[in-house]
Parts: sequence; C-alpha cells; structure tokens
Amino acid sequence: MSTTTTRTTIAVQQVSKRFTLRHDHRLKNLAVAAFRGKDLGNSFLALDDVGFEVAQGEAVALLGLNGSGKSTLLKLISGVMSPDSGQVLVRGRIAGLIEVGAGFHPDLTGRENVYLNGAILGMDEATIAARFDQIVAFSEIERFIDTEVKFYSSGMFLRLAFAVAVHTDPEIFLIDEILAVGDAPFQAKCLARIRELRDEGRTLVIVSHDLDMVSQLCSRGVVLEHGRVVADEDVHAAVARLR
Ligand SMILES: Nc1ncnc2c1ncn2[C@@H]1O[C@H](COP(=O)(O)OP(=O)(O)OP(=O)(O)O)[C@@H](O)[C@H]1O
Repeated sequence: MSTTTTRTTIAVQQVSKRFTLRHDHRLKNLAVAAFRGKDLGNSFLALDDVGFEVAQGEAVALLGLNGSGKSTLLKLISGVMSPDSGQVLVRGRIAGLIEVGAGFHPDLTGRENVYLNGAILGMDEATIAARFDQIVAFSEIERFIDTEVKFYSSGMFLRLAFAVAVHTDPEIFLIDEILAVGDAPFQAKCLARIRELRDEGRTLVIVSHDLDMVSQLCSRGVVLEHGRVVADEDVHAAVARLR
C-alpha cells in the first residue's frame, strides 16, 4: 500500500465544447434562413470528450497546434466558460493569467489599478497594501505608478498586470502564452517567478508554443489535436511530437 496520497487538484471529465461559426450575418440571409428553418451556423467541436487529472503541485503543459483547443480548455478550468457536457472539478484557489491586465482600467493610475486588480484576483486591501512595494518593484515601473495606465506602453502595462497576478496567493496558476509579450529581461524574470511558484508546490497549467520553456517548467504534457487528447505523457516526449 502506498503511504503517500496525491491530491487531485483539477479533474477534467469527458468535457466537450461546441462553438458555432456564423458565416453570413446579413439580415436578409438570416431572415431567409430562419424562415426556412435552416441552421444558421456551422458548429464544430472545439473540445471533444477531453479528460485528464492534475495532482496538487504538478506542472502540466497543454500543447497542440493553433486551434487545437488549448485556450478553450484553460478557460473551462478557470471557470470563465462552461462545458456543454462533462465537468471540470477544481480544488483550491485559482489565478488565471489568461487575459493579463483585462481588469485594468485605463483612466485609473497604476497604483489604483494594483488595488482594483488585486481585489478582483481575491486579495483584501490589507494584503495588497502589504505587498504593494513588492509588486511595484517587480514591475520596475516605480516612476510611473501614479500615472494613468492609458499612458503606459503595452510592455509597461503588461509588467504591472503580471506583477499583480504573481503576487496573489492561489494554489493553482493557469498561464496562457503570457510570456510572448514583454522584453527579454522581463520574460526571464517572469520565468524565474513562475519557477519559484512551482517550487513552492503550487499547481501550474501552462499553454505555450515555446517548447523549450515548457520543457524546463513542466514535467508532463497533454497534447491536443482537433480538440481531442492524443497524448498525456512526460513533457519531453510530448514536446517531441510537436517539433
Ligand atoms: N468564443 C468562440 N467562438 C467561436 N469559436 C471559438 C471561440 N473560442 C475559440 N473558438 C475556436 O475554437 C477552436 C479552438 O480555439 P483555442 O483558442 O482553444 O485554440 P488554441 O489551441 O488555444 O489555439 P492557439 O494555439 O492558436 O492559441 C478554434 O478553431 C477557435 O477558432
């Protein structure tokens, strides 16, 4: 009998998600099609009977070609979207670094946005205040912290948004291709921080086309092809399929 128990943190069970692609939005055609009782769209399965589990503290890469369903799967895990069938069970607090900065308000200053975004990500005011200097130091935009973020460059915006996200305290981080933006030194710093989060035992699910990066960060790769899981294996074997 095994003496160690691995806690399942994320269970994706027979999940399917269908999208409808509407090709022709002209009113006349919509009216004619509706009158004839025709299906207006072309529906397709973005995720088709997907199932896998992630144990606490695991770092898993979701891999696959463009359009294979990775981001959709991450959105289902984060709860911003629900499956048509099947279910996603999650144990623990989640931080989705999916649309980093989505909660930022352009007319507010960097400082105000740190508080706003921190609250959206589940931190109370005292916690944000205690981590404020650390967040700003990580972003390296101290000089501009009291400037409205609409005057920020896209890189500055990303830096502050990422800094807030990685200073929240979730058990599970969902990370979607965020390292594609930001300059090289900042990317290196983000990577180091993500590695730290992993080493602290947080669970990571990462979507990225940067195969070298995911091989370094993750131990396991789940490969999607046209919305189906075609491999769930050691990250190096999974990455080799995509090269
Ligand atoms: N909200 C939506 N409405 C309709 N179709 C969608 C929607 N979101 C995603 N899709 C479609 O679902 C499929 C899977 O998209 P998804 O973004 O999950 O792929 P991905 O593997 O993350 O791709 P990439 O590597 O290009 O980021 C694509 O064909 C995409 O066009």
